[in-house]
Amino acid sequence: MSRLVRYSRYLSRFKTPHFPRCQHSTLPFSTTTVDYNKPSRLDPPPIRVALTESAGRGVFATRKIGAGDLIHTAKPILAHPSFSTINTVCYFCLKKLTSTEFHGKGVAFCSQECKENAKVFYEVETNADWLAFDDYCRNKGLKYPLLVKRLACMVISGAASSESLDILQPSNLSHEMVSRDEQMAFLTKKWYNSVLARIRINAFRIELAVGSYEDLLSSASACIEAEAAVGNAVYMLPSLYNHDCDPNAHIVWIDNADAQLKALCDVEEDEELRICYIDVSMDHDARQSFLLQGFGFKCNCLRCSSGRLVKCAKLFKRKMLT
Ligand SMILES: C[S@@+](CC[C@H](N)C(=O)[O-])C[C@H]1O[C@@H](n2cnc3c(N)ncnc32)[C@H](O)[C@@H]1O
Repeated sequence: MSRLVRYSRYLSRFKTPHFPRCQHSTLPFSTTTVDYNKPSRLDPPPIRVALTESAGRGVFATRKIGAGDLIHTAKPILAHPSFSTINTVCYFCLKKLTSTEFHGKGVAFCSQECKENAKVFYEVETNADWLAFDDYCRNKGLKYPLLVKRLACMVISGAASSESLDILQPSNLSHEMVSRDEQMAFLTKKWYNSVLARIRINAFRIELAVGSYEDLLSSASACIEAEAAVGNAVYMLPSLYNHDCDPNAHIVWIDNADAQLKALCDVEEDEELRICYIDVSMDHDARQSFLLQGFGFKCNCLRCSSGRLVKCAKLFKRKMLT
């Protein structure tokens, strides 16, 4: 329990959450009541954060959770569109744009509310010339420096503390794992590298759920172009979930960068909730190599040691993992 207390203290470090005027939740996550699919502000989510035996902190169920239930939702601390979607999604929440866009300088917002909320970084951002920085990232295919840039603008505007991400596990990747292209210094090199290292192991690649026939076609072509993601984001609570190649929980995005954590199967009280950090359909060797290179750990989950896929087997067969 003391870990939970520490966790809530960490949360209070946030001067302003990234989504200051959102309809719900002043914290970067919201909660569920007995009706799991109707989040309420009153009850905490049915989870606790505690130390695991071998994977640092982890998230545990505080009661039984049924297959398919919403565990909690989470708002991003930071989110940024991919370069390929920068003109088609909201520059703040990453929602797909319709005809009613609210324009900024070269980017668009899905609503007046998002345009207002974006002031925490956008005014600072538009005061500087980022052309060379953006071109560099675009040409090198770098995505995480864009999140660092967004945080830097929020820090400069006073909307976030420079220590905002300190609660997240720092990267224990070896020096060679961080590409030289990512080692750009702006502000101080030390701060940049420390934020980048945290973002690297804690950022999520956002793929919105397919909502229409048109979405289906564009996601089909995006698969071929290997760019199905609308952007990347960092969250607080979801970043504390450890990995399993046969996960009992998953993270989904419906309209925008707001995340939903859902159970993939029935979960018992006190069972650790784990998500899969990588494409669950990869074979053993590919999974091991991705996890070691990208996240710095050797996976010894049941699926890796025994080859058995139990918890998400049904969904895996039906390819219904999102
Ligand atoms: C996103 S963080 C997860 C939360 C982290 N355990 C913490 O204390 O903040 C990812 C890191 O957790 C650890 N981790 C996650 N899943 C693991 C697993 N199955 N086995 C060992 N370490 C794991 C690795 O160090 C990984 O880089």
